[in-house]
Amino acid sequence: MITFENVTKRYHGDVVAVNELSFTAPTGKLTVLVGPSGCGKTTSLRMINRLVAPSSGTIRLGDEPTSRMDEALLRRRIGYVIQHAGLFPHRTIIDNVATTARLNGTPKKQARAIALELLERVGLSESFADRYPWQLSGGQQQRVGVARALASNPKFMLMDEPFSAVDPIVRTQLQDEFLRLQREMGKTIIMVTHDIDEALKLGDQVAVLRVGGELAQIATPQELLTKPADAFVANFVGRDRGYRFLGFVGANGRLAVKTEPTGRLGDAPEVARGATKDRWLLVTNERGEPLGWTEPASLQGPIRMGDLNLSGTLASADGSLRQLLDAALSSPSRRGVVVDDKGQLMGSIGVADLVALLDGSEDPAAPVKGVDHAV
Ligand SMILES: Nc1ncnc2c1ncn2[C@@H]1O[C@H](COP(=O)(O)OP(=O)(O)OP(=O)(O)O)[C@@H](O)[C@H]1O
Repeated sequence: MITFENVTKRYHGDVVAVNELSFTAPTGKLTVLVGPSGCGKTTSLRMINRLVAPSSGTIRLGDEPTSRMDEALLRRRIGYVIQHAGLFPHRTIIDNVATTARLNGTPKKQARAIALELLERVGLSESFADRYPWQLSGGQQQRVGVARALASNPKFMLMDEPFSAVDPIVRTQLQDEFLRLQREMGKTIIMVTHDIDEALKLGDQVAVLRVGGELAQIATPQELLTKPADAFVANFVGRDRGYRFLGFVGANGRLAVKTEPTGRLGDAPEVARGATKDRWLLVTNERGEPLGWTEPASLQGPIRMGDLNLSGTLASADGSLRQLLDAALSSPSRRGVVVDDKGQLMGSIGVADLVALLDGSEDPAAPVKGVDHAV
């Protein structure tokens, strides 16, 4: 647990960067600090490992005030990941990661073994070990930054805009991988971002700060979306709040997955037409993985890849209502394709069924009867 008790930071006696900030970052959870530029996020983070000294107030790691700890030891107890990874440019990747373990007194050989294992955990193969940071992409450097912070196996981690220096696709990938890693590790993390979407996606709880370094609200992502404390938070959380909230709600067994007729590549037009009465036919491969939709009536010959409409997204059986709705809306048939954890077709759910559920005309508590699958 990391606790802020009435923490204030004034720079040069007058700029109030952080004002009477109090909150708790619970053990094993990821707390995100978010807010507009200059609201004191980085200052708050850097006060935890004493790169910045608070003007007043107390920060505790567990029960212990950080002010009473030895500065070097304190920093070794906390993993720190910063924007652009902040790697040592003249050291190889493996040495960058092994440094923290070495500082903690681990023998060289063992530190290298730990570093190699960590690189693999963040998705980098051994072939990166002897390269230099400049020989890696931004996303790869960020991974090394995370591996380096993990090298001393700290209970606490501070992350300052760790995924911001990369393009949106790599960013999503890094976020997903990090979430997976955190589920295994269960570290106590405080992360700073200015991106509310990132905050809502990653945070177990999200603290919204306003300029002047005051806490506007601290809550779970769901609460921020549904019960913003004031107009500033509502505005900051942004548009699409209703739709984005669906990202946190599962169907919880309230939706029947209907059997979806399928065709295969190479099927003759008459076979495809015989397979369904609907305008659209779903095409799968031999493993039952959906490939796309085709219109049997307009086929000129056996189904080819070029005949497929690929617009539909896939929803997983345990996916959110947002994912299910997106799958249905993006599909030309308006039936969202649902797959199991192996990516194989389970069936489909129509827009109307989803809307009925959202509308409340489906009884949320009622089990779905007479179907093979429900999500
Ligand atoms: N070393 C410093 N000396 C004086 N003022 C500072 C110093 N560092 C930060 N500040 C001021 O303190 C306030 C908070 O800065 P901080 O960097 O913590 O904000 P932030 O929320 O992390 O901003 P951003 O999202 O733009 O990185 C700002 O007004 C900033 O100008």
